[in-house]
Amino acid sequence: MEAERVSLRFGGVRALTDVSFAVRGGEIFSIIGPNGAGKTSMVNCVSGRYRPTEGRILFDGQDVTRTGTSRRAALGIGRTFQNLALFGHMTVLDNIMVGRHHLLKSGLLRGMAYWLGGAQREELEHRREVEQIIDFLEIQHIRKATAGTLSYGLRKRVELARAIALRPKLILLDEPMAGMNLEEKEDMARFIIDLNEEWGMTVLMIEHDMGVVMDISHRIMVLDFGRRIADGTPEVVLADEHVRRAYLGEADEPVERVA
Ligand SMILES: Nc1ncnc2c1ncn2[C@@H]1O[C@H](COP(=O)(O)OP(=O)(O)OP(=O)(O)O)[C@@H](O)[C@H]1O
Repeated sequence: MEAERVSLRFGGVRALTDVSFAVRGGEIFSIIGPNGAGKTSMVNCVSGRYRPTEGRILFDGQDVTRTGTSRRAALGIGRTFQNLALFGHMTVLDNIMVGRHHLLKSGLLRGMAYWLGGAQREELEHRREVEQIIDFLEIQHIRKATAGTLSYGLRKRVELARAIALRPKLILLDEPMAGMNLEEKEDMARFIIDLNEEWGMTVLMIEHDMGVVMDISHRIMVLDFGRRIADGTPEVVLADEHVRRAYLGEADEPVERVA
């Protein structure tokens, strides 16, 4: 996925100015930066929720700048949200199924199911995939639970399950660790690594927890006031003078969480 000189304005507010970066297939790429730096705006430009005022978004070499969210999802761009977007009154299983139905509607699986031999096969395939996701995220025990009754950490995990159900090539994770305790964060970090390594998903993530970002990202881009001030491997970004001054504040102070 590539962003080419993307700018985004909301009236007089410049959320993004001339931001270019590329996420290579197979990597975990994180966007960091202080509050209001433009991270969510950038991810929204990639998902199709916002249309850049200037610049282009390319996915798989195709210009998707003017492509809507559903079509982008069908092309293989999936996402989770900063604030949970689950259906609280529905079960975990049904919430994940919603993700699959979206995929069916897009016609990707329908064609395959027809080829395999009809609706029954389609349903079986559908369920098999959902079960695989439930196993992977270790949420078997809550499959029948109503989503709204779960702890925050578990709800975040179910939200991830629903996003995976779309089988995206690129998954956009908006603060996947927010509000989690240490153990939940460790679990989530492991799931993200496995998604990347075992499921082959490319990950574009916004995350405030610097420990996690530095641990699991292959590359990082730093935004400040809507501009890219650095990008590179965690080592390169940590050593960058601009980043240390503009973002991390006191250069010598250890930073646990930057917000
Ligand atoms: N829908 C919108 N309408 C108007 N201004 C917006 C909108 N979305 C974002 N902004 C503004 O754009 C700028 C960048 O916001 P954005 O949410 O992208 O930053 P962020 O880095 O994701 O911040 P945070 O870490 O707080 O989530 C901010 O000044 C914000 O107020």
